[in-house]
Amino acid sequence: MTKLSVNINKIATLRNARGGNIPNVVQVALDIESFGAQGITVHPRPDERHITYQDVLDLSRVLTTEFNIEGNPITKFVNLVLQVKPAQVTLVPDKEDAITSNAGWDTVQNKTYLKEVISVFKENNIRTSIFVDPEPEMIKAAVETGADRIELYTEAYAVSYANGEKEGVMPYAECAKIAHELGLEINAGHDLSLDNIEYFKEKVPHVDEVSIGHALISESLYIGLEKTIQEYLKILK
Ligand SMILES: CC(=O)[C@@H](O)[C@H](O)COP(=O)(O)O
Ligand SMILES: NCC(=O)COP(=O)(O)O
Repeated sequence: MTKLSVNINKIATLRNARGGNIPNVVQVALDIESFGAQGITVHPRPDERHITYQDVLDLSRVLTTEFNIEGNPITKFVNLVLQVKPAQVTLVPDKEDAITSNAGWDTVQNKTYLKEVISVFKENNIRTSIFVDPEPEMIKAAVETGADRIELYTEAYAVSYANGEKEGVMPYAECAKIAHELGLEINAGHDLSLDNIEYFKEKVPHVDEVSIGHALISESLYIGLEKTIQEYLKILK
């Protein structure tokens, strides 16, 4: 079985658009847990444009499933993670001004740095995962950083699948096999969706967890929109 961790960044984006507390990020996370998701993912960015550092603290007090905090390990982020002690931290090499995550780590170039950061989290019993492109060289060097897991960055797969190029899944299948043989556990995420996840699950072995946000929240609007409009019409008739 592959666990589903729901990324709730987009819930915070919607909340922040009005400055109030609708939707209530903490309540939505609790509801997502009660609907069966096995984890909650957040990716607080330095400008706090969606999930705020305060959200992370508030969520950590009430969540009962696996809490996964993603981000670039700048000092502020490392301190937050050490304060919260989530089940998992996922290290992502984001630029401050990135619209979204757009690359995995170069684990060869950053091996020493990653090793140092990861050791701090490991001393605090926090599972570590590093975000990587599906390249065998990056997976092999990831082992040497001491990370428990890799998160395969799936945007390229999502794009190729949408273009009808199903062979785009092959590097992921190959890297998952290599990672598994080397003793790494495997996560995957970015632009996974109801359209593309079934084929990914069929072809890529040993995936422990997927984290999904953007598509899942967009799809839930469509799946819930008809019922919501009917509720309004019932009241307004
Ligand atoms: C690492 C990853 O792929 C996701 O966390 C993604 O970066 C979501 O972040 P945004 O919601 O800011 O796009
Ligand atoms: N780690 C990936 C994640 O949390 C969600 O990415 P996306 O589904 O919002 O693209």
